[in-house]
Amino acid sequence: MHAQPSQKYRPFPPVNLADRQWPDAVISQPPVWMSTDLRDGNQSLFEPMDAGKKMRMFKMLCQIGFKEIEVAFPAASQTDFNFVRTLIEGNHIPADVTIEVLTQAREPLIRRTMASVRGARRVIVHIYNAISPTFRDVVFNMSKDEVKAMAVESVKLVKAMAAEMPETEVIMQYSPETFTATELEFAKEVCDAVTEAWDATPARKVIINCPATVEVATPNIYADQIEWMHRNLARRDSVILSLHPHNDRGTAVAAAEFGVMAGADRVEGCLFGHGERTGNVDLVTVALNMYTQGMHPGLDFSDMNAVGRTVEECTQIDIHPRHPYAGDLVFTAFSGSHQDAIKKGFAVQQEDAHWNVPYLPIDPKDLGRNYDSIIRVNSQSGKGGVAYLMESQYGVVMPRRLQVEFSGVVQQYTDAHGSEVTAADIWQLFNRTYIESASPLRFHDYQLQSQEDGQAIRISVDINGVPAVLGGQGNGPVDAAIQALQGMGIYAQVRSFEERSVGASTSAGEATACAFVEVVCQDKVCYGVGMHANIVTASIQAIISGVNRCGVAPAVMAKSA
Ligand SMILES: CC(=O)SCCNC(=O)CCNC(=O)[C@H](O)C(C)(C)COP(=O)(O)OP(=O)(O)OC[C@H]1O[C@@H](n2cnc3c(N)ncnc32)[C@H](O)[C@@H]1OP(=O)(O)O
Ligand SMILES: CC(C)C(=O)C(=O)O
Ligand SMILES: [Mg+2]
Repeated sequence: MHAQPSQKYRPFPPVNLADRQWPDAVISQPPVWMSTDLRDGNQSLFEPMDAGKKMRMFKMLCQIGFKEIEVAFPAASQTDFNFVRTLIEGNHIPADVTIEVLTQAREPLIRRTMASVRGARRVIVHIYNAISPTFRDVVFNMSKDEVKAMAVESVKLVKAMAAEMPETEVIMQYSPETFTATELEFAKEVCDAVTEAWDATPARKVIINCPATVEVATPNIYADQIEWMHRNLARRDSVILSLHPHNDRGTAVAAAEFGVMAGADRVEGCLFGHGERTGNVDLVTVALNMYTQGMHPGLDFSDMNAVGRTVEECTQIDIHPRHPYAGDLVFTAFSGSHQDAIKKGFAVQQEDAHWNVPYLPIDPKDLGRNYDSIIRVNSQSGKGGVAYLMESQYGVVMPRRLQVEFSGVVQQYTDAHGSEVTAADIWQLFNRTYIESASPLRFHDYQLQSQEDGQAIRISVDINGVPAVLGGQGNGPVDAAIQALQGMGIYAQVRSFEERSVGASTSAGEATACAFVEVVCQDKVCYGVGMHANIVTASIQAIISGVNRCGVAPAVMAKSA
């Protein structure tokens, strides 16, 4: 019994590689990608994919641009065996795509596997056996030499069987399973023996795949282990050094990136990190991380939603809303300061310039996503988010001080309701607050007459429901309307006035002008807004809206004129 449960565990020892080079390396070209969605991904599902789903996934992987796809563990099930046959016999494999099949290093399974690939143009036969001390001692009860012999004998068997099917180009892949938990010298010894048994040459390379079957240490340790193999493997020029990180510690993506920096040529993984336990490395993330560094990864995720939908339907597992690049929320900002920065970033981002929008590491459009859900408003939001939605969804560009005022209104609403408000909710709130505010004054219409020294106006309104006509004169319609209000004892001043055209149209479907008037009245300062096809109408609406918002009670009840 341990006093502290944590004492059940031991720290992973560092790798003795004092002159490690990988920390200074820069990834300058994408690795060879290998999708194991149909094998490692498939073996980890509640319900493995049926033939239809496998075919759908295979076709999509080809479309994305994978040139190597592990399609099955043919000895595992009739479904897997038949799927390989269907691919080959139905000519479903594009000329530039190589299928891969996995088998344990066991003779009957190897024979069944080789039978499944008969007639293929080219195939990677992938053999594995676990070689770490625990597996040697606990699972196999074998010595190092016996474990090595298991690998070598299997490779020789594949070699002999491949010689009997010359119509098929057989490429050997060997995985020392549990590589990360194995003594490096022993891993090298087994891999070198495999390379020799296959008689690999630069023209006929062997794929040596070093899996983090279980992620056991920080990703820099994996990089050290890979650099050590890269520098010490025999016949390195005849070896394609491959990575297969799992994500037990949540650092598979970092491990893959560091592993490539450490000299690996190839990366195996699954879309969205499907795979045993916490998954294989997520190839979408690794690839798009490269994309954001200005390098095309050679995989096409320009319709991310379609890829996501297909994977969800085939695996019956949903993508987490915060999954890098793909989740529903990854291009969404709720918080005020983020929204403010994004809005400002979009305002200055030029079409052809380098991408420089704060908080968005990639242009959502490059993944086929639109900007609709980038800013969403809840109680954590500020004026920037509200203004962004008003502008992007309704074409209303609010003056800055109106943004401040209206975001206070939205904040009250979100505090009271507790949940997110949609753009449509905000638009309704804006209308209720500024456009439809009709108490005490409700505007109906006006008549304007030019005079020698200005303009005379007559405004028809209801005052607390009682019809009235207000008359006034001024040097323009706004001034005349202010004077008309004085006849009711309403002494208002216009502090600022702006007119803009609006993307949205009125309820009558007309193109709209928008007037924003900042009204000072009875020691209060409030915005009023008017929207109408006629700018003068919009201006008078805005003044009356501002007066109403100041909460003014007219001193004199109106008489009909
Ligand atoms: C890390 C990975 O993802 S490896 C891939 C794992 N994927 C799968 O296992 C999915 C497909 N597998 C299967 O359907 C089955 O395991 C089969 C059909 C291949 C084999 O089934 P079974 O013969 O019943 O064996 P089982 O699955 O119980 O495997 C355990 C046996 O395989 C041996 N074994 C395990 N791995 C290996 C290996 N790489 N090489 C040789 N033998 C192995 C074990 O020692 C054990 O042998 P024992 O029965 O003599 O003690
Ligand atoms: C078969 C091997 C490569 C594997 O899936 C693993 O070790 O995780
Ligand atoms: Mg695996």
